[in-house]
Amino acid sequence: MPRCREPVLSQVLTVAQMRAAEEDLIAAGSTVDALMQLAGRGAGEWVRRIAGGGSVTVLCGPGNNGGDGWVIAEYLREHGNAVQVVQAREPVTDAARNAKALYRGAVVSAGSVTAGDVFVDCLFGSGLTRALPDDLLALLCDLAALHRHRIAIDLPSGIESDSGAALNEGLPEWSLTVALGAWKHAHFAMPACSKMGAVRLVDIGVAALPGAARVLAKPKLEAPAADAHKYRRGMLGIVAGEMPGAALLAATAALRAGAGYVKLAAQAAPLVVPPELVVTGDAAGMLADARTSALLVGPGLGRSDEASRLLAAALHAGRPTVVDADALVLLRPAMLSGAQCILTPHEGEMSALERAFGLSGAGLRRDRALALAEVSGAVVVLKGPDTLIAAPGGETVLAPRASSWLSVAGTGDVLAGAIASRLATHCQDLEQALRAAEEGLWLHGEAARLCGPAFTAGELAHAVQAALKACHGGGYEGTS
Ligand SMILES: NC(=O)C1=CN([C@@H]2O[C@H](COP(=O)(O)OP(=O)(O)OC[C@H]3O[C@@H](n4cnc5c(N)ncnc54)[C@H](OP(=O)(O)O)[C@@H]3O)[C@@H](O)[C@H]2O)[C@@H](O)CC1
Ligand SMILES: [K+]
Repeated sequence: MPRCREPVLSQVLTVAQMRAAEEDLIAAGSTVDALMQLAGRGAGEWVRRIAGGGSVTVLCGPGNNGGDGWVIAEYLREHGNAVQVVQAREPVTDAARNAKALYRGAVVSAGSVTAGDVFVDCLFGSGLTRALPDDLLALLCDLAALHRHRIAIDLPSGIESDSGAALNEGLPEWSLTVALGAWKHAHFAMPACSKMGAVRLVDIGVAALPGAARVLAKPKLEAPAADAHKYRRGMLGIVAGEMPGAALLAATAALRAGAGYVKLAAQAAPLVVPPELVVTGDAAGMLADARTSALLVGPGLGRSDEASRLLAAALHAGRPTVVDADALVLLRPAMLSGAQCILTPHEGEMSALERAFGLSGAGLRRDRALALAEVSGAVVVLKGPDTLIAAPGGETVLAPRASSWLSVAGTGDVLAGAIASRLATHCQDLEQALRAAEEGLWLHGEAARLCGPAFTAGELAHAVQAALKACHGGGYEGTS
């Protein structure tokens, strides 16, 4: 295996892509049995870490996910754990039959299982095509309830791999889910990802697949150049409207995410303005200023005719622009006259955009975001508990599950400010807009993690600086 597999291991595959990846590995000389051993033993090692010396019950289904279960059971048996397998169905694939034949431990009936330490779900994985029948759902739930720790292999049974949909009601929750070979979309999509507990990946040598989505990664950022000044680092202009408080939150985050200069154009100045923020009543002057490298319009903009006029003027300025909040509801296709934009809708704003751009709004979130990116030419950050980024041309980036404490007013303004600040620091082509969206989103998630529980949006905005610090590998002082 090549030594640096990090970029490959961040890819997120559909079931069809995973099958293609498996076929590539087999064409290169591997076998399904060998891949199952690699995957099962890798997963077995995670189970062993959780179980310690404790007892383990493995539930095996008919397909290759069940085959992994037989490998895991044998691995644990070899390492001295007390293991028992409950066979829900006879294996139907050659690889699963072979794996079962290699298992030398106990096979028990479901009724004889008593309380134990770890339950391992190998009933179904990516081959699940329909809801679990009642008997298997009851078996899964009963066994899960009897154990202290529950580990799902590849995917929790009952979850659809490509969509993250739960095909049954009342499915168990898991303390750990071990993905095999590559991440699947369900690992990052609601509701599935909220039930999986911690998620870990076992590498089996899958190669990079063109067109695959990828997981949002921690950005590597550089200190400003030795001869940098505030304008060269990037000047962000924020166009505020009726409620400057939201714009102020965005500005607070933007000041901490890398831009050299943040200016707020507001009709009414906020009551309290941090000294480092420049506030102007002259929005037109700010938009005309050639030194303004990027714009943010939307937080606290309102939805009046004046707000619509401000939005049109901001987009007409032709600068890279983050369009957020109220501006997303006011946005019309004709306003996008060539400026490189990043749109940051939550679900409600997404529906408004889909209506404005003549899109049906049907389908998976990632497909809807890609459709909007394609018709608008903008990078789309579709927010929610499973935030994702879609870019024109098809690139998709999925954010790992972030702190649920982000569900508080004002955090969207902070995200918009962080993204806009990164946009101001970069050059201005499409690729850079995608990069800015990724960097801002990562900083936002990390700031939330650093804040811990029950933070305010203002505290989150301040924590963006600590998150940024984590992206500067030791050289953030700008000195050698
Ligand atoms: N790809 C790779 O590189 C590697 C993959 N690996 C592993 O393989 C897993 C995928 O294996 P898989 O394709 O055999 O699918 P899996 O989920 O075990 O079940 C399919 C079986 O279940 C059946 N079935 C489906 N739904 C049902 C239902 N509701 N109720 C009842 N039955 C139902 C279905 O029958 P059918 O739909 O044909 O009637 C079929 O018989 C993957 O998740 C990973 O763990 C690793 O070993 C390493 C390498
Ligand atoms: K499973």
